[in-house]
Amino acid sequence: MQLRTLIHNLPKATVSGNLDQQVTGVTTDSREVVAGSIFIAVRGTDGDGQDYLPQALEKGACAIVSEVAPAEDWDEKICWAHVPDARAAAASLACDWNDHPSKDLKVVGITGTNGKTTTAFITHAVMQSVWTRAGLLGTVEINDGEQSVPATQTTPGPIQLQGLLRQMADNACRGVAMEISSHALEQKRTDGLLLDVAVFTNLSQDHLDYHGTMASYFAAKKRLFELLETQQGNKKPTAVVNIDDPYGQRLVEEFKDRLYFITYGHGVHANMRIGRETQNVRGTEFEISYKEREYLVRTPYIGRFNVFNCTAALAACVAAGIKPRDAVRAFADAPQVPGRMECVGRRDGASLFVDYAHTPDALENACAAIRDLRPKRLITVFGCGGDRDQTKRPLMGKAAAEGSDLCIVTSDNPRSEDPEAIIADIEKGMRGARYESIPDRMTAIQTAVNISEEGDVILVAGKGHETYQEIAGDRTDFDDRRAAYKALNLKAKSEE
Ligand SMILES: CC(=O)N[C@H]1[C@@H](OP(=O)(O)OP(=O)(O)OC[C@H]2O[C@@H](n3ccc(=O)[nH]c3=O)[C@H](O)[C@@H]2O)O[C@H](CO)[C@@H](O)[C@@H]1O[C@H](C)C(=O)N[C@@H](C)C(=O)N[C@H](CCC(=O)O)C(=O)O
Ligand SMILES: Nc1ncnc2c1ncn2[C@@H]1O[C@H](COP(=O)(O)OP(=O)(O)OP(=O)(O)O)[C@@H](O)[C@H]1O
Ligand SMILES: N[C@H](CCC[C@H](N)C(=O)O)C(=O)O
Ligand SMILES: [Mg+2]
Repeated sequence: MQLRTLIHNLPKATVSGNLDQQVTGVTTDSREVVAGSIFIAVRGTDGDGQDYLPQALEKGACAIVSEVAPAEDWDEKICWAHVPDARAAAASLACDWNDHPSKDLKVVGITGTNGKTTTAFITHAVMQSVWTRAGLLGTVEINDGEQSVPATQTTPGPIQLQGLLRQMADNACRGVAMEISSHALEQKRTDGLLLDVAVFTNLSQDHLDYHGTMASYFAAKKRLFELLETQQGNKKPTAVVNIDDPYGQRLVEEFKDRLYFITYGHGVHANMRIGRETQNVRGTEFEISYKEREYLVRTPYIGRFNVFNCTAALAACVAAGIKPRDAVRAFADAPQVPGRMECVGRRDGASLFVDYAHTPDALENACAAIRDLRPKRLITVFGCGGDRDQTKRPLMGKAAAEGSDLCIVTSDNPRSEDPEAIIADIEKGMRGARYESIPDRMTAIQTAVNISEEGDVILVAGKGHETYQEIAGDRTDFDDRRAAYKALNLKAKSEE
C-alpha cells in the first residue's frame, strides 16, 4: 500500500518527508519493525515509544508517526507525521491497513466488569451454530474461524486486533463476538471498530489501580457507547444493556435519545425480560419475554448470573440479526466456558468447581450460585492478584467469608508482591470468619479436598482457565483444574 494514501487518511497530522514509498507494515513496537514499516511512537504506561526511534530507523522504518515534532535536521528521505494522539493514530492506521475488516463482519462487542468472557462464548456458540463460521476474541482464546489459540490479553492492541478481524473476514466468518476491556477503551485499542452491537453486562469494583476511581472506570466503559454513537459507515448499531444494574440504567438515561437499545433484566421496563428460573446441578432453565412472545431457555450453566449472561447473548444475537427461536435452540448445546463454574470432579460426594471470580461482586455471586445447589458446606479457596487493585482485597475477603462456611485464603498471581502481605490485606475483611491461610496454592487446594466430606462443595476461585502462576515475576505452570484433579485423586488413593 502507498504511504501517501495511508498518511493522508490520518486525521490532524502535520506531515513532512518522502511520501512516495511502499508500506510493508504498521507497528507500535520497534522490535517488529522491518524495512518499509510505519512506526508509531506511543507514550505508554511503562515506556515511551519515542525512546525506541533509533531502533525503528535502524531496522528500516519508512515513516514515523509521533506526538513529537521532527527535529530541525530531520532526514527528509523518511516521512514524519506529527499527530496530537499517537494511540488514536495507531487505531486509525490499523483500520486502514487492514481495509476496515469490521465492515465485513457482524461485530458484537461486550464490556462490563464481570461476564464478558462468558457472554462472548455463548454469543459465539450461537453465531457458529446459525452461521457456521464466526470469530471469538477475549480473555481465554482467539478463534479466527479456522483455528483457536490461547489469548494473552482480553482485547489486543489495535494493530493485532484489526489484523485478527481481517483474518476472520478472510476466513468467511459472518460475525465475531469480542470482549472489550476498560483498558482497551481507555487506550483507544478499539477506535475505528464498526460495531453492530455493544453489550454492557454490569459494573462493580475492579481495576482501581489503573482507573483510580469508579467514576473514571465507568467513564472508560461509557466510551464504548460514545464510539457507537459516532461510528462511521452504514451499520445501525444496537446497545444491549442490563438495566438491573444501576450503571446500566445510567447508560440508558444518558444515551436514550441517541442510541437504539435492547435492555434486559427482571424489571417490567426491560425489553427482554427474564421470568421464572429453575436450577439444578446440570443447568438452568428460564423464561424470557421479548416483543410479546415467551421463550423457554435451557442452558447447561449454573449460577443466576449466567441467566444474565445468556440473556445478554440472546439479545446480542437478536440484534445481530439471528431469530430468537434459532438462538434459543442453540443454547442447549452451548459449551462449557473454560474455568467458569467448571465442575472438575467429585469424590465421596464432595464436588469441586473452578471459577474465575476475582472481584468482590463475582466472588459473592459465585458463592451464591453454589449455595443455590444446597451443599452441606461450601469451602472456598481463593486469593488476590498482586500488582493490581489492592482495595478489592478486603472486599473479596468479606464476600468469600460471608458466602462460605469455611475459607482457605491462598495466593493467586502474587506477581512482584509478597504473597503473605496480599493475604494480610484479604484477612482484614474476614474478621470473625472461619478461615485458614495457606500461601502455597497447591497445598491450599489439597487441604480443602482433604477436609471435605460427603455433600460439601469446594469452590476454587480466581484463576479459572489460567495455566500459570506468576510468583516474584516468574511464571510456572499451574492450572487449578489439574491441581484439583490431582488433589481429588490423592485423597481417593489415601482412602483406598
Ligand atoms: C498497562 C497496559 O494496559 N499496557 C498495555 C499497553 O501498553 P502501552 O501502550 O502502555 O506500552 P508500554 O509497555 O508502556 O510501552 C510504550 C511503547 O513502547 C513500545 N516499545 C516497547 C519496548 C521496545 O523495545 N520497543 C517499543 O517500541 C511499545 O510497543 C509501546 O508502544 O498497550 C499494549 C498494546 O495494546 C498492551 O500490550 C499493554 O498491556 C499490558 C501487557 C497489560 O498487562 N495490560 C493489562 C493490564 C490489560 O490490558 N488488561 C486488560 C484486561 C482487563 C480485564 O479483562 O478486565 C486486557 O484487555 O487485556
Ligand atoms: N454477569 C455476571 N455478573 C456477576 N458475576 C459474574 C457474571 N458472569 C460471570 N460472573 C463471575 O465473574 C467471573 C468472571 O466471569 P467472566 O470471565 O465471564 O468475566 P469477564 O468480564 O470476562 O472477566 P475478565 O475481565 O477478568 O476477563 C466468573 O467466573 C463468575 O464468577
Ligand atoms: N483480567 C483480570 C484478571 C485477573 C485474574 C487473577 N487471576 C489475577 O491474576 O489477578 C485482571 O487483569 O485484573
Ligand atoms: Mg474476560
